[in-house]
Amino acid sequence: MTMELPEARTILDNADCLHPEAEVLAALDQMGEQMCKALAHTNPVVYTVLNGGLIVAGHLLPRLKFPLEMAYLHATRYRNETSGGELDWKVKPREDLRGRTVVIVDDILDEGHTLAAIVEYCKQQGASAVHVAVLIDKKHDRKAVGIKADFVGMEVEDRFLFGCGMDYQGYWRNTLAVYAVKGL
Ligand SMILES: O=P(O)(O)OC[C@H]1O[C@H](OP(=O)(O)OP(=O)(O)O)[C@H](O)[C@@H]1O
Ligand SMILES: Nc1nc2[nH]cnc2c(=O)[nH]1
Repeated sequence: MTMELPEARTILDNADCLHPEAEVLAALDQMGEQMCKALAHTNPVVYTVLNGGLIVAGHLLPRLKFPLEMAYLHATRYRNETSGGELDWKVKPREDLRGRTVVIVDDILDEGHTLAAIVEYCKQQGASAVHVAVLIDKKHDRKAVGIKADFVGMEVEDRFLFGCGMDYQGYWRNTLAVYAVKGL
């Protein structure tokens, strides 16, 4: 969905910046340290969840100072809306996960249906352990049953967010700072 340029600019200009770049980078540092301690000896395959996980993964993976394999999967359920629907699996993991430690990297755990389905799929494929790393865990009581992130950069209030991989109507994934849409 294409937006007129002035409208896209206005979205950003009017948004509330909840976490500026420096805070996001500090959160990524802290996640990286925790993940190095916990995962350095597990020889994991690390999945980026497209599209939203791309910016977080791009900054987080260089902080993981240990051997790992990189891969991607694509699952989406928001489709330019501000509330989620059915999960659409566009690309499932294609690697052999039997006996592997898997790490899933995404931008946000909101209601958790996306990550719950991804974790379940990886377990069904024979992964021996599945860890979830998200920059943002949104604070509310609407989480899917049984989903919890193992590594979290920051907890953020219950508003519709964009930036750092998250989009508003397809735009502004390409900031490091995290914003909330005005009025949402
Ligand atoms: O916890 P949930 O409520 O399930 O929402 C979290 C998911 O929503 C976003 O993806 P989205 O469906 O917007 O697709 P995108 O990554 O292509 O933007 C985000 O990247 C997470 O994967
Ligand atoms: N852009 C965006 N995507 C999401 N997916 C789940 N929650 C959110 C959110 O707050 N913003």
